[in-house]
Amino acid sequence: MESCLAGKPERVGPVEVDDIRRDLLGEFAALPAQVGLPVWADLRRMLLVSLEGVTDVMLFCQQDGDQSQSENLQVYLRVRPFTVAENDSGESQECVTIEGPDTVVLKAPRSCQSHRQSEKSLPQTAQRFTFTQVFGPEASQRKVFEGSVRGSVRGVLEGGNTLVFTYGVTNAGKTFTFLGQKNTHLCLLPRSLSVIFNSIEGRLYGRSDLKPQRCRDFSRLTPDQQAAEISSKKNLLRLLKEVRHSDRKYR
Ligand SMILES: Nc1ncnc2c1ncn2[C@@H]1O[C@H](COP(=O)(O)OP(=O)(O)OP(=O)(O)O)[C@@H](O)[C@H]1O
Repeated sequence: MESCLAGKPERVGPVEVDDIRRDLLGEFAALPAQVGLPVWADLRRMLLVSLEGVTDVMLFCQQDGDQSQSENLQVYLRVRPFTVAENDSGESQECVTIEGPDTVVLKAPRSCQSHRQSEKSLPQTAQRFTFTQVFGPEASQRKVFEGSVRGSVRGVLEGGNTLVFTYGVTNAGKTFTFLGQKNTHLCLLPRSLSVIFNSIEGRLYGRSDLKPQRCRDFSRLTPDQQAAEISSKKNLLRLLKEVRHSDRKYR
């Protein structure tokens, strides 16, 4: 079988439920400077600011497992345009100013706690943050993908591991950036899958005797197991078709 993975995947150990609950912020703070501490520090401050009410910015982070340690975490900021409703309700307070390709200056919105406090005592303070790259409201989905995750997709095809996640308050634009909208504004995930499937076209394993297990392992199926898999796939697809059909009927 031709594969884009270099070598056989390692087996994963058992998942500890306590690990999932663990608060990792303390561990990030303990990271040495060369693992991108300035970026993490910005990220953590940014999280605090976004929690205070700046709703039109979101972060997406990308961690590549196969680069040198100092470069393996990239943090991108995307500023989305104001919606018509937000413009109508006068929400634009120029809280976010893009200073350059990797820098923004943030001011707290009028409604937030720190702004109310600063009104009483000191003038409103602005804070400057730097990121791997900042994408402004005019940035297209293509530009965001090409300027961020695309390089890592190539790395994945060469056997590397990459994790991409988004962070932002509700309505900040995470889904829009990660998935896109309908079929016209696709972004990180569908574009990545498209690059991957276009790159491996003609090299796909056609037999159905392998089954993925957990994240990184697989098992080889016996002929009986293959028949059972094929029949359960058919049933699932039939069910999906029925659900879509009844959805259309009730719309
Ligand atoms: N870059 C953008 N350009 C144009 N519209 C955008 C952009 N980003 C987000 N939007 C619009 O803003 C709205 C909120 O975006 P989205 O649903 O992606 O937010 P979210 O962060 O996923 O919210 P939630 O956490 O509540 O699911 C949507 O109507 C989306 O179409």
